Amino acid sequence: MTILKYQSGFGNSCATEALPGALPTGRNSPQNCPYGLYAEQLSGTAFTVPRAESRRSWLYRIRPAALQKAFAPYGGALAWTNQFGHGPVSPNRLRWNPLPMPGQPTDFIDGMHTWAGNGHCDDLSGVSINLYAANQSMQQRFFYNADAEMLIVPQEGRLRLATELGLIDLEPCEIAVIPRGVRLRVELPDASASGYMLENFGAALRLPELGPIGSNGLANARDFQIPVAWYEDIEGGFELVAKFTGGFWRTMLSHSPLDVVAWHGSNAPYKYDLRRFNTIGSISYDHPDPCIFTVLTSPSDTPGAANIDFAIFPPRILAMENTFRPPWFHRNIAGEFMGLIQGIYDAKADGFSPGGASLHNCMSPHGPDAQTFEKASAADLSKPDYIRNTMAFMFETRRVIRPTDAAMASATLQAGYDDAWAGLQKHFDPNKP
Ligand SMILES: O=C(O)Cc1cc(O)ccc1O
Ligand SMILES: [Fe+2]
Repeated sequence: MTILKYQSGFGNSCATEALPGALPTGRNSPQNCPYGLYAEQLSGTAFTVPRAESRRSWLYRIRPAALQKAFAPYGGALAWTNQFGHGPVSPNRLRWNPLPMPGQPTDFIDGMHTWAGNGHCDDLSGVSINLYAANQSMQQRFFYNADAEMLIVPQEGRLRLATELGLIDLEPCEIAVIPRGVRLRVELPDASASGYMLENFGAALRLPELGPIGSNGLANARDFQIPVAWYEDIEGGFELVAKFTGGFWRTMLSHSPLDVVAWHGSNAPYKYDLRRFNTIGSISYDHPDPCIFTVLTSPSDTPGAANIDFAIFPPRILAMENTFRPPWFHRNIAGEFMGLIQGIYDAKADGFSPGGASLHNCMSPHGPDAQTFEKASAADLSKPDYIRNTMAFMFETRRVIRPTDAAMASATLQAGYDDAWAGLQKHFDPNKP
């Protein structure tokens, strides 16, 4: 595959053209655009939000997106849902093995399996958490999601995201964010691909505040990569699948919608290599709260209680003294859904596999498994722990995370997850302070 070019930065206003002079100068909407292109605005925020929040782009394209026929219900994407139920949710800690590959040719859209979620796209609040397993590129078809911004976290196999605003190549340990409405075709350069996909119904993901950390650290803005303008000028019979209000719709197009020759603005897809994360932690004692590992956050209306935080547990060195170094035992207000991209997660010696998932909901007690507890309690703290070749992540949300019926019925649901803690011994001795 050719090495793609990207623009650098986060949330910045970009200007890019695939043909020289394709971007109109001095105005967004001239009477006639260069090369006979159509001008079209794609807004990702309300027009009047504060300027720092505003995300919108101007697209200069061969045909406007408006040139489409009526949608009818789409019969695929059968395992992708935004129905999370309203009844009581099990307080049990849950863990799943990886999703198996489908037996039939299946693309990214039809290979999406919703595992959990909360809120609803109608309310512009909440998330859906999905696992995908695909073995075929999207062929002669395109997709857009009106309900959510999509955060794609590959676990195995590469993806090429051919989007209206340009091409993005993704490999495991990289992530991509696709804004609402952006039309794309997901291609598989390898035989198969699997991973995780978060639908964010709330405010667009952004970098967390750095507070006393200062002006550098965590995910640095310049490491985010935004595609350059790229287009295809193809006629034919194409399907366009849309997701809107939790349902799927299809129409036919007589041309590829990836026909944006130039664009400018701040509403664009982007990618980020998680291996570039500047991991910050304690260099004295105690294990800090996991928010120190936040890559991206979608705030809610309540300051500090995010609609979704995307945090990672990357390779790092632990040197804290007189400290139990792995994650502590805890019961949190937030819902925590975890995935593993590679290696071993340092709170779980066993049973949490790459491609698997775990769910610890509001007030469900969890933390290190028995093996990890015993090992860390006896560790020689004069030496640092080098945690290498790992990449776990957490979707943390302010609301209860409701597993779907499919996730609860899945053969991948582990029966004995509670046993991870069953070996914890009583160490209490009132005579030994
Ligand atoms: O449950 C987990 O493993 C995630 C987590 C990690 C950590 O370091 C502290 C708290 C927390 O919820
Ligand atoms: Fe936790």
